[in-house]
Amino acid sequence: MASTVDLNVFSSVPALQSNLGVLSPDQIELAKILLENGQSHLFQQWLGLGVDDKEKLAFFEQIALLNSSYPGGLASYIKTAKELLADSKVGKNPYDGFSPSVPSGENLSFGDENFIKMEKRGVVEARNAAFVLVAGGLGERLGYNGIKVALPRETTTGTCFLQHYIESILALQEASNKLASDESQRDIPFIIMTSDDTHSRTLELLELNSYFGMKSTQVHLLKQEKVACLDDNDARLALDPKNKYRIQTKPHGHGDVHSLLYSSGLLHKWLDAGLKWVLFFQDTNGLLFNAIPASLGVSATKQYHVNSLAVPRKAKEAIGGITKLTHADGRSMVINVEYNQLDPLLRATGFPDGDVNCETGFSPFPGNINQLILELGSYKEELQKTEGAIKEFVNPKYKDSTKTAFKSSTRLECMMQDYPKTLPPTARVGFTVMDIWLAYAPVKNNPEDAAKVPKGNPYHSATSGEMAIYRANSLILQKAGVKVEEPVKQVLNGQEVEVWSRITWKPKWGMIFSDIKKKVSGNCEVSQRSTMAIKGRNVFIEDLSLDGAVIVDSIDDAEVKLGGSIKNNGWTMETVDYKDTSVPEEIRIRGFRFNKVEQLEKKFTQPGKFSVED
Ligand SMILES: O=c1ccn([C@@H]2O[C@H](COP(=O)(O)OP(=O)(O)O[C@H]3OC[C@@H](O)[C@H](O)[C@H]3O)[C@@H](O)[C@H]2O)c(=O)[nH]1
Ligand SMILES: [Mg+2]
Repeated sequence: MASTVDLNVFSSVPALQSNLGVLSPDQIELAKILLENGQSHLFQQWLGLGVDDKEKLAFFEQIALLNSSYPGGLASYIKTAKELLADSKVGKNPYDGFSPSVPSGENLSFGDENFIKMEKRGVVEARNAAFVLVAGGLGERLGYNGIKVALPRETTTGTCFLQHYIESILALQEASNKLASDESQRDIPFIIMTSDDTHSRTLELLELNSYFGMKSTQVHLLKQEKVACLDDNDARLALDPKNKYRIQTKPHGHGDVHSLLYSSGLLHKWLDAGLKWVLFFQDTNGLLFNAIPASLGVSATKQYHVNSLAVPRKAKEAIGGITKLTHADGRSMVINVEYNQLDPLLRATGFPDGDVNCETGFSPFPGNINQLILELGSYKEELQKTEGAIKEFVNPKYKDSTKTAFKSSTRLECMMQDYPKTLPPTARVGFTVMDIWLAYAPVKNNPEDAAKVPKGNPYHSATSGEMAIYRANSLILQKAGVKVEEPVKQVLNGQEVEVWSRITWKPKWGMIFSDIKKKVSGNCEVSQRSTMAIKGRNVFIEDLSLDGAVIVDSIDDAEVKLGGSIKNNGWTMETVDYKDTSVPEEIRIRGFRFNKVEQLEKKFTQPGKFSVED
């Protein structure tokens, strides 16, 4: 029980004092924390004992959650908020004293000797990795009503992002376990960070689909909590406009993943199990797993503590720039500078043109695709010091130049890629640059905004995201020796895109280039209007001439030769307007749908050797 002396703090807040009788000792402690941190306004409108008592208890339940889900609790949140709001008010540059330069890192080029070597090394390492998907965001820019991981990655097979991610991890797991020197079998852990906005729908998607073939014990959902909103520069917490017994909350950002992993106890378990790597990735990059094996190989070869995946970046593109920041006092770090900060930073440090392309036609700063590979041992050590807290920022929209009032409440935010900011100078922080066509095609923008993207910059839309899958698969097969016809240009939802043959395959068919090459032989050609979906593991493309649509599915014990001349009317593409609400949302945001006129579809459910020929 709180002592009488302690209770004196309440005498200046009669509305709270008169209600102490309904509160538990723990709740009284929380009330004290609030008062000590300048939050007495929260109780101003409280009614007397006996009125709304349930709501008052619910208020303290929320306070308890806000307090326990933030490293250092609410007191620490409010203290940091005051500091950051004061910095923001005087316009302090977060990079004060640092000058930016272009860092050097690993450059991989698809299909060459080094790339193939890195991919093979990556597969060996995969069983020592845990995968972490951050999927707590609502995707406000996309404006899609469902959860983003449920969107089809491509609509030829309709496979959603989450299914593709899981099947990719399982394919890596199997390939990696085969190479294990001690023949032990490991299940790669898969963590999904959710939020109140995405949690139940993510869980439902997994359960309805039997976890897409993964063991349910292999998958862990960690839900991030929102943080309290702030009303003014004194970091007074904002009350929910609809309920005076509730604090208004907003998302804290993907940086929460570190404190959640820390408090989950999983890092400990993973170290004990002999794991070495934690790979973080985002919700809608359908090309990501093309880049994973090689970049994991780079991490292992270079013994990087931190490896960020990057692609060449167009100036002003909404992806962060990987930058070397050198301080006047000699310190330096390689870190993501977020896309809204890069231009002001450059202008403030002697680059009057800001964020512009150089002679290569790209920004000199590699673009961060927010796929991070962290070395588990050093990661756990660091989190033990920080408890997973990540450097935060605040971005208030002020009412006027006095910067005293906000247009709407703000909150602290954090980003997972800011993790290296607290690392000692001895940490090995690197990055790996790959081709855009191979590694990055996120689905973030709604059709209207995508159509307004400056010419030459990527759209990051559902349209471009799907087209990128076909382009990447076509280019990979081209490099494996298949004559895939050149694409045609088409305008879909106001965006000019290259339409390549609609080629898709399951991850187990080919995760790395050397495996794919083994599955392709002879003289093969695929016309631009063709569709090819390979769903079986042991399907061998041999002397194939395809002009139409073919779908092959087979069990692992069936060896299938896909060859000969296949010609049919195939699947045509029909344009759809994104405003046409008679078409399902996940289709109309792409601007097209398939008319499945004719196809050759074969399924092999018995062991043996077969061939698909027309
Ligand atoms: O609170 C949050 C916010 C976001 N997220 C997740 O974090 C991921 C990234 O979110 P967004 O797509 O909004 O991120 P942004 O597009 O603003 O920028 C991000 O991706 C591109 C990179 O270049 C940027 O550096 C990176 O911050 C998504 O998977 C999203 O679901 C959370 O899990 N929780
Ligand atoms: Mg965002």
